[in-house]
Amino acid sequence: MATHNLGSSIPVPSVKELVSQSLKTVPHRYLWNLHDDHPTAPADTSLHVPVIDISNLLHPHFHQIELQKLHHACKNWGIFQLIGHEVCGESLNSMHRKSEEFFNLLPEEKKLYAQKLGSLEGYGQAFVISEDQKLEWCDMIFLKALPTNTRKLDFWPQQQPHNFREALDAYAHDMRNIAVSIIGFIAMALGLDAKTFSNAFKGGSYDVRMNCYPPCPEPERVIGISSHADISGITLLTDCGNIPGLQILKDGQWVFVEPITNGIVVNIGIIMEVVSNGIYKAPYHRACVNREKDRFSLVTFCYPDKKFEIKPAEQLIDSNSVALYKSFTYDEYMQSFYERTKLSDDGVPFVDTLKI
Ligand SMILES: O=C(O)CCC(=O)C(=O)O
Ligand SMILES: [Fe+2]
Repeated sequence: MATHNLGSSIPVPSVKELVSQSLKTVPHRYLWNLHDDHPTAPADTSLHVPVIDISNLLHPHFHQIELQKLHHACKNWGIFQLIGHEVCGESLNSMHRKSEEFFNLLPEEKKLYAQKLGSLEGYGQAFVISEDQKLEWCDMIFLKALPTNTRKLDFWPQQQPHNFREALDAYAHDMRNIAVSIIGFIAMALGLDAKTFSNAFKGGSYDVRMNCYPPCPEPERVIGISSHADISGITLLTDCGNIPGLQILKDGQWVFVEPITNGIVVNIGIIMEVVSNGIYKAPYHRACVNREKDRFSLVTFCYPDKKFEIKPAEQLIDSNSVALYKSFTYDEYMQSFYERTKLSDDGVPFVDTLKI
């Protein structure tokens, strides 16, 4: 089975359309039982997502100390905010504007790009597999952006928003450059040669998910995206506007990732967890919504190329450290993930099924 046909979702109403009906209360399918969940860290918490300055990593004088910081960030958090990068604010803002303009189009204009049966790509919701499943307070459009031959342009908005395709093309290339560079530093932080994974990520896939979280009359009872770990190699997230929403599970508490202007949130995905033999872990995270404003985020899932074997890096395995994860081809890995999304939740995290 080809991996691109594995994901599929049952169509459900657009949350933005629901909100436009001036709801006072939330329909029951969106109400989650969040009481037995982990607490959210108090506003004055001392827990702050680490910030890594890539210009220090590139600087001969500061390289070593920043690399240590990167190692600790990946080991203790699995997430960090990247600053000092060369993607200019204008380029980020341009894609942010286009995604916002897309979600603000009329429903019938957005529906031109709706997901089709058997494909996750397009406008809609991810992984709705049953009619009684709880729903997330989020509309999204998911597009494969790189390599260019994987694009399904039918799902790419064309006339409206004007220049959407150009902006996404530029954005995806920017994200690939950042990913290749950061993956080199992650290899070094693991004590490996900087080039260990570079080629795999240069030729890898870059899938972009644009999320729109409309305001909600009862934000504490719904969830924008429920708790999950990303299956990517790494994920790059840019927040449009300064609206907090992303939370990361750290030491049993949900900690808000505070938006930094032009910062890029980087998180370790399950592929890098496997490759690092669990030295770095893919963190659980979720998105919360608020009462007042739409929140938009742009998420780029960065994958190695299809020839890359997903297994603990050989250089990390010796008589003192045995491999903790099995070995998979790219297709086996994707297939086993998508097969699980079709089943009802058995409580076993996907990553645990990869362990020896
Ligand atoms: O929008 C966010 O803050 C989180 C999005 C996310 O985790 C995802 O799309 O996988
Ligand atoms: Fe995620």
